[in-house]
Amino acid sequence: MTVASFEIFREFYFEAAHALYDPDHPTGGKYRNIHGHSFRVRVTLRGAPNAEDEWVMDLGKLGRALAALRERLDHSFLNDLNGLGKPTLENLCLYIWRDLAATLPGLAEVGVFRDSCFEGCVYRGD
Ligand SMILES: Nc1nc2c(c(=O)[nH]1)N=C([C@H](O)[C@H](O)COP(=O)(O)OP(=O)(O)OP(=O)(O)O)CN2
Ligand SMILES: [Zn+2]
Repeated sequence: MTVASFEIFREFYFEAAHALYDPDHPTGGKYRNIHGHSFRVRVTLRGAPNAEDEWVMDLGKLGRALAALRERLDHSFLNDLNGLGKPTLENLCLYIWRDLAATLPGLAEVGVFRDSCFEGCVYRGD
């Protein structure tokens, strides 16, 4: 028998500042100065609904599981965030994935988007 698989997701926004220094550019490049972005994060879980609740996971529980992460990211200076490295969208995806993977079964995708810039990045695991 085939068990139906679903993807559920929850999103949150955060505001943060960063500076991206390009060591190969004589003055550090276009993004060297500290500037801010609004970020939208989407965390997706994949799985089958459990027999008891008939959902993959309570979306309320998922939201609560993301609260501490959002708190850490919101109004932060991303360059100072331990474990992030260079504060690119790519590294933000990795950082969020690694923060959540141990406690969120079925983690399938982390997306970080900058809607006002029409850009983003999606990561689907190591
Ligand atoms: N692959 C990535 N490329 C870039 C990233 C990134 O995280 N991953 N980040 C940046 C900077 O954060 C930049 O500040 C993004 O702002 P944006 O307005 O998109 O920069 P543009 O040079 O594209 O802006 P224009 O409006 O087109 O001048 C850059 N790249
Ligand atoms: Zn930027």
